[in-house]
Amino acid sequence: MTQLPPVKTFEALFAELQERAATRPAGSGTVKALDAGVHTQGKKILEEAGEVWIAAEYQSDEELSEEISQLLYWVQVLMVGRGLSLDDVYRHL
Ligand SMILES: N=c1c2ncn([C@@H]3O[C@H](COP(=O)(O)OP(=O)(O)OP(=O)(O)O)[C@@H](O)[C@H]3O)c2ncn1[C@@H]1O[C@H](COP(=O)(O)O)[C@@H](O)[C@H]1O
Repeated sequence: MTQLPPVKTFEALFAELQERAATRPAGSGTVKALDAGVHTQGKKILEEAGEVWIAAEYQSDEELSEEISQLLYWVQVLMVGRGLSLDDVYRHL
């Protein structure tokens, strides 16, 4: 029987990115993204948001889901870079 990989939640990814920021392992794309700064992160968020929009208009559910995951990743990178916690955001929901 094929085993599905464990699903990574929003919270688990955030914890992973915080850990990357704290330990700065070599080869981490997140460390590079954090070092690139808020201007680069903000542009990436806009780019990914545009890709989400296009995918929602013209692409499959699978492609849309992938674009959404990338948007969530970059929003998390920006949050970690600014030192925000999940609760800082959740209290506005
Ligand atoms: N979930 C993500 C994730 N989503 C998006 N990205 C990065 O965001 C960028 C997406 O940009 P692009 O849209 O340009 O993607 P692309 O690969 O160029 O392909 P296209 O979309 O252009 O087709 C790529 O550089 C991806 O590496 C991510 N990078 C890392 N993660 C996860 O973050 C965690 C930490 O990763 P590391 O810091 O690399 O160890 C791990 O669990 C990773 O799986």
